Amino acid sequence: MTRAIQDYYPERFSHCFGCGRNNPHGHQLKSYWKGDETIARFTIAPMYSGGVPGNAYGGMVASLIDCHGTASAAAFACRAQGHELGEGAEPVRFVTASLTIDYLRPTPVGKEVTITGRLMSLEGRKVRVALALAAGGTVCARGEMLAVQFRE
Ligand SMILES: CCCCCCCC/C=C\CCCCCCCC(=O)SCCNC(=O)CCNC(=O)[C@H](O)C(C)(C)COP(=O)(O)OP(=O)(O)OC[C@H]1O[C@@H](n2cnc3c(N)ncnc32)[C@H](O)[C@@H]1OP(=O)(O)O
Repeated sequence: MTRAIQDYYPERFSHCFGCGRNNPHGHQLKSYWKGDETIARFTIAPMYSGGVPGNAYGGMVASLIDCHGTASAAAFACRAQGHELGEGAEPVRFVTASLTIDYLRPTPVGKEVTITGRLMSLEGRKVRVALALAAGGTVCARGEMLAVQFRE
């Protein structure tokens, strides 16, 4: 099976609540390449209810979009440098500088959603990513992220 983008994160960056493989309490989101775009699949548990039965709370939606966005930024930057994830180059590390979300319609719990990422622009340490979260083919939320390569 193909490794997820998050599986390439160094150990010290793998404790994120949203996507860290080493955080047993977190969501452990996994993002993958799909052609020139990225995709993640996730089923939101009913405990993340937004108060209306059957619908997720907005923070959960933002969390999934956030983590998929930073993973996408790392993958886009890596490919733009002419290599693929895991090809031995020093990993690029991105954090969210800005994230806007438009909540278009309610996001269901207990049903698989897909989160997709598309590269908008890449300029120095800055990567802009367009994101969408959909359920059953219907887009529930759109996001736009500015991810900045972290300086150690
Ligand atoms: C080959 C294998 C590859 C593997 C890859 C491994 C990758 C591992 C990656 C990741 C691991 C973790 C993954 C999970 C992450 C989940 C997401 C989060 O929750 S992240 C937590 C929430 N975010 C923060 O806490 C950030 C807090 N903010 C900061 O630390 C700084 O503000 C930072 C780093 C974002 C920028 O600070 P500066 O000092 O480094 O740089 P300055 O000069 O301020 O900004 C750089 C450029 O960005 C613009 N910029 C910064 N913030 C902006 C904003 N809010 N809006 C617009 N532009 C902004 C600036 O104007 C500047 O642009 P100009 O270079 O001048 O063109």
